[in-house]
Amino acid sequence: MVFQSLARPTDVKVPSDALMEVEHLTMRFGGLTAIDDLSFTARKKEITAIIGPNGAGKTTVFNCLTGFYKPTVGRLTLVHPQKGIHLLERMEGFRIAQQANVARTFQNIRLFPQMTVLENLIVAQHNALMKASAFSLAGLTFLPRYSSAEKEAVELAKYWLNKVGLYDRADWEAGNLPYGDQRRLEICRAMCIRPVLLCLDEPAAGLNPRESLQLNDLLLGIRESEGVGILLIEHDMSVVMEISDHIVVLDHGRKISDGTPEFVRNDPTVIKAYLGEEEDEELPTEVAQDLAGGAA
Ligand SMILES: Nc1ncnc2c1ncn2[C@@H]1O[C@H](COP(=O)(O)OP(=O)(O)OP(=O)(O)O)[C@@H](O)[C@H]1O
Repeated sequence: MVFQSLARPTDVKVPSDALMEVEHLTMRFGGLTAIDDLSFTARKKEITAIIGPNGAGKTTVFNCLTGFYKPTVGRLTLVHPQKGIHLLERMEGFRIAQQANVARTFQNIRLFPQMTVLENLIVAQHNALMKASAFSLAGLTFLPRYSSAEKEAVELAKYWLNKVGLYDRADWEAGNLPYGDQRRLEICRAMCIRPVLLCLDEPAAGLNPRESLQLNDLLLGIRESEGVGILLIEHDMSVVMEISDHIVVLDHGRKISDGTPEFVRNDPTVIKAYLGEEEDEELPTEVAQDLAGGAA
């Protein structure tokens, strides 16, 4: 209880449009500083991308936000539209999804491959279901509120399966789905915790161009119709430049650029970080196209 009151103070000041305010985040592993004094704001109902070369510290940011790591230094303020302010760095990691409604997906798919597609989405709602059962066998058997919670869980799963075109495969083993479908199922699973902030770690990895376009539509839909803020780590610039409202660029754990896609794609510091070359050298065509979001 004391822990919870510490995590939800009333005197924290953040910009009025902030959903997630990251301030002076630093993460050290022994002598290695993976994140170095990083500050940025992810705004409500926006897609904020975090990009940067391999090893820049992107996944470490997600691991701090979602409770997998305790930051060495820094404040991580989530402004929940209904529940108010949560200081994520003070919360026990396993409570972040449940109480602050921050959901994530992983760079490498982490579904339960031998469960069905539907079961994966019901398991994601385990917390809500157990709460409805009063954490008891009797509750599971006799409490009417458990039966209605169970129905709601199935309805929510069906809603997301419909949205991503997986309804007809609800009874398939998740591990037997084609790769692109598994990636979409991971996003559905994250949406089943009713997040206010959705953190996606390379959702376009391994997708073909058609699937990348579908992903863009799905993420734009999540932002528009569900009003959920998205934090996106992605190497595929055709996704990043197309759908992001705001981009934060990291290099060696430090922020080197922060702005609109237009600003970032023309920022010489960003180009230099990606290429490791002098700013005034001409970009190879394929890199220039990548930074331009796939446009010729
Ligand atoms: N648990 C850990 N222990 C030690 N070092 C770590 C740990 N996690 C991450 N690192 C180091 O922190 C740095 C940043 O890693 P991170 O995975 O966050 O980078 P990234 O930008 O996500 O890279 P990529 O694009 O390749 O996924 C790397 O040098 C990595 O080796």
